[in-house]
Amino acid sequence: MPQHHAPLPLVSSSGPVLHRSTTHATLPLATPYHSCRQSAEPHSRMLAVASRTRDKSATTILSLAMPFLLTTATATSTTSPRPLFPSSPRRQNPTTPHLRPPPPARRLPGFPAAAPGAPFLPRPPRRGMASLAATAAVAAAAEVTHLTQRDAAEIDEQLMGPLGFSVDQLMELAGLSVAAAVAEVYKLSEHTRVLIICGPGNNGGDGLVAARHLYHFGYRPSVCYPKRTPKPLYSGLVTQLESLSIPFIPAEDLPDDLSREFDIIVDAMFGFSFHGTPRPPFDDLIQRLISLSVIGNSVKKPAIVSVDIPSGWHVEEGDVDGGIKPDMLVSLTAPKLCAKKFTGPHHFLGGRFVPPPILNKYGLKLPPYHGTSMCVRIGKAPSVDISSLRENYISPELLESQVMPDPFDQFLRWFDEAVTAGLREPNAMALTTVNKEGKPSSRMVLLKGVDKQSFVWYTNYGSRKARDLSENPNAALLFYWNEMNRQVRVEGSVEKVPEEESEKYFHSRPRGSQLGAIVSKQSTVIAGREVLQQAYKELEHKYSDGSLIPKPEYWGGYRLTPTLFEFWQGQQSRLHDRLQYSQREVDDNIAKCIKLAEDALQQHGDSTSLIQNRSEAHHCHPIAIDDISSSIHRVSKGIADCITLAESTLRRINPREPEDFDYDFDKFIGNLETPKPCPVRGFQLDDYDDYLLDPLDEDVDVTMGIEFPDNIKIEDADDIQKERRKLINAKRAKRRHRAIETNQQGSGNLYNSSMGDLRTIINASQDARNIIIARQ
Ligand SMILES: NC(=O)C1=CN([C@@H]2O[C@H](COP(=O)(O)OP(=O)(O)OC[C@H]3O[C@@H](n4cnc5c(N)ncnc54)[C@H](OP(=O)(O)O)[C@@H]3O)[C@@H](O)[C@H]2O)[C@@H](O)CC1
Ligand SMILES: [K+]
Repeated sequence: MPQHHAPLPLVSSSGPVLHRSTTHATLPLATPYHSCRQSAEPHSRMLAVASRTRDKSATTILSLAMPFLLTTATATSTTSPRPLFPSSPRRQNPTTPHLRPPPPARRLPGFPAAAPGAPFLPRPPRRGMASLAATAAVAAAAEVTHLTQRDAAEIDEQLMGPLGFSVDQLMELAGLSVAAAVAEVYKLSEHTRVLIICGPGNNGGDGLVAARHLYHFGYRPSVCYPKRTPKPLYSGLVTQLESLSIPFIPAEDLPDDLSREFDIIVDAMFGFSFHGTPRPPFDDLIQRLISLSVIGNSVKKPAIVSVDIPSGWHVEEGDVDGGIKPDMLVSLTAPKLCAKKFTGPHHFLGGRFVPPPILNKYGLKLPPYHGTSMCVRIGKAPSVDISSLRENYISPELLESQVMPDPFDQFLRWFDEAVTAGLREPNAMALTTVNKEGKPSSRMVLLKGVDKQSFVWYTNYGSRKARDLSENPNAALLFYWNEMNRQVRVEGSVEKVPEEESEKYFHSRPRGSQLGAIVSKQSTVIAGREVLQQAYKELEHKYSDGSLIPKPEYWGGYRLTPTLFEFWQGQQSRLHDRLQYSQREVDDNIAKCIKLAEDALQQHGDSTSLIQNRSEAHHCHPIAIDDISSSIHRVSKGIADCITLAESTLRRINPREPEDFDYDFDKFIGNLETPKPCPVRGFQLDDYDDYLLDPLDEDVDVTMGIEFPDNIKIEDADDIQKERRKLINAKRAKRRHRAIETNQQGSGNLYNSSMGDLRTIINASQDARNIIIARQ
C-alpha cells in the first residue's frame, strides 16, 4: 500500500466508534438526450484544501467536531484474523478452517513426504483483492525466507534434476517474471528505452528472455551481451531477439552517457553463482552502473533493475564495498540473503514455479502470487506522493461520429467490451442516493439487468439507500472500467421493480445468497459477525431439505430510468473524451404518448380476456355483449388519445425517419378504422331479435322462412304458433351465440392489429427520441 503523504482525515482522541452493520451488495429507458465536454476535476485543489487543515487549531476543532463512534463487535468475536502465511510450516494448526489441507504429495527421492499440515502456498487471492493482499504481503515480508548461496544452488539442481524441470523452462518463467515486474512499475509511456546487460550464465539467460517479453510488451530493448555462452539454449535466445531486430550493442560501443539513451537498465550480469570480484568486461560495466547511482537528483537517471542479485554484490553479505544501488530487485524462486540489504523502492519476487517438495524441504515461506500474475511485490511498499499519482491514459478516441445514437446501445457496446476484456465484475457500479435533507451517500452494487429502458439492481428495502430513495427518487450510477480507461455516468429516477420480478430474480440466485438476503437486515446495528453466522446456520438447517426459500418482503429490486448518460474515455495529457447524452424538453410529451399507448394496450389486453371469460361463463348472456362493447369503447378512447398525442408530438419533434414514421402512422390509423364496426355488433344482435320476432306479427305469412321438420305434426294455428316460437327461440339463441363469436373475432382482430400498431407507435416514438449528444 502506498504511504500517503497527503494529510489524512483526523480522528478523535477517544478513538473511532464503529458500528457493525450488515451490508449486502446486491441491471432496464426510453427518452431523448444531448452530449458536451467538461474540464477535468482538479484533484489537486482537494489536496490543497486538505493540507490547509494541518493548522493545529483546525485540527483540534475538527477532531472535536468529528467524533467517530466505533461500536465494535470484537469483544464477543471468537474469530482471530487469518494469518496470511502460517508462522511455522510445521506448526501450522491443522484445524485452521481457512486453509485447505495440502493434497497428498508423491514422495520424491531426496525429499521428505509431505506431512499433514506441511506448508503449501496459500491460495492466491482473487484478482481485485490485490491491494489487500499486497498490504498483507508487505506486512509479512519480514517472514519471507531468504536463501543461502548453497541452498539456492541446491534448489537449482533439484528443480532440474528429480523434479523434472529443464533449464530453458525455468529461464523462460524467470525472464517473464522480470519483464512483468518491470512493466508493473515502469509504465511504457515514460520508460520505453531499455538496455539489458547480460552475463555469461543463467542470470544472463534470464536477461535475454526478459528482453524478448519486454519487446512484446511494447518497450524498445537493446542488449549488451559481451560474453556469449556457446550453448544451443543461449544461441537460440539470441536468434529470437535478432528476429525481432533487437539491437545487440558491444560493451565498448555503449554510449558514454547511458542516462541520455536509456530509461531502464536491466542488470542481468550475475546471479547466485557469482563469487570473488567481477572480471572484465563486467567490472567496468558494473562501475558504470555504480556511477549512475551517484549522479545528482537533477539529472534524469535510468532506473536500474537487478535480476535476482545486484551484480557484484556478495550473494549472502550483500553490498559490501560500494556496489550498484538498484532501484528494483527481482528475486527469483526465493530471495537470497543479500536481498535483506536491498534498500531500493521496488522489491519483487518472480519465478512462479516452486513446487511443494521444495517448499517443504527448505521450509520456504513465500508470499502468494495474485491472480495470474508472474511476480509479486515483497518488502516495503514504495512511498508515494499522492499528488504525483497519475496515469497517462492511452486509448482510442471517442468521437461523436462513432457513438451509437441511442445511449443504451452505446452502454451495451461498452459493457460487452468490458466483458470481452475479461474485467472482473464489469457490472459493479457505484450507486449514489441523496436523502431528503440533501445528504448524499454512495456504495457499490451490482447491476443485475439492463434493457433499452432502465438499469436494475436488487437490495434490501430496509437499507440506507432504500430509505434515501423513498425520500428522494433521484440517483446516480457510476461504472468505472479502469483497465479500459472508461467511465459511464448515468443519472435518473428510481422506482421499485414489481414484486413478481424481484421474486423471480430472488429464486434465480444461489441458495446461499437467498439465505444471506434473509439474514442481512441491512443498515441496522448488530452485536457481531457471529450473530449473522448463527442466523445463517439456522436458516441453512431449516431449508436443508431443498425446499423453497421465501423471498423476504424487505428485499427486492430497483429500476433507474435515466435522464442523462455520460461516456468518458481517458486520454493522454488529460485531454479526455467526454460525451453526454441528454433529453430534449419535448421528451415529456413522448413519454406521455408512450404511457398512453401502453395503457391502451393494457386495457385492450383486459378486454380480450374479459371477452373470453364472459363468453365462456355466460355463453349467451346479453350482459356479456354490453361489457364487451363498453370495454372496447374504453380501449378506443385510450387509443384515440394516444393517437392524438402521438401525432402532435411525433410530428413536432422531427423524427429521424419521417417517411417511415408517416407510413407506420397512416397504417395504424387505417387499421384502427377497419375494426370500428366491432363494438356496434353487440347492438346488431337486438336488430336480429327484432327481425326474428317480426314473423310473429299477425299479417305475416306464418310459414315464411320457416321449415318444419317432417316429424312435427301441425294441426292448427296454435300449434303452428307454438312450434314457430320454439324454433324462433332456438334460432335466436343460435344467432346470438354467433353474434358473440363474431364480436370476439372482431375484437380479436382489433386487438391484434391495434396491438401491433401500438407497438409500432411506441417503437416509432422511441426511435424518434430526440437524443442530443454533446461534447463536454
Ligand atoms: N531455480 C533457479 O535456481 C533458477 C535460476 N535462475 C537464474 O540462474 C542464476 C544462476 O545462474 P548460474 O548458476 O548460471 O550463475 P550466474 O550467477 O548467472 O553466473 C555464473 C557465471 O558467472 C561467472 N562468474 C562468476 N563469478 C564471476 C566473477 N567474479 N567475474 C566474472 N564472472 C564470474 C561464472 O564463471 P565461472 O566463475 O564459473 O568461471 C559463470 O559463467 C540465478 O541467479 C537466476 O538468475 C533462473 O534462470 C531460473 C531458476
Ligand atoms: K544480476
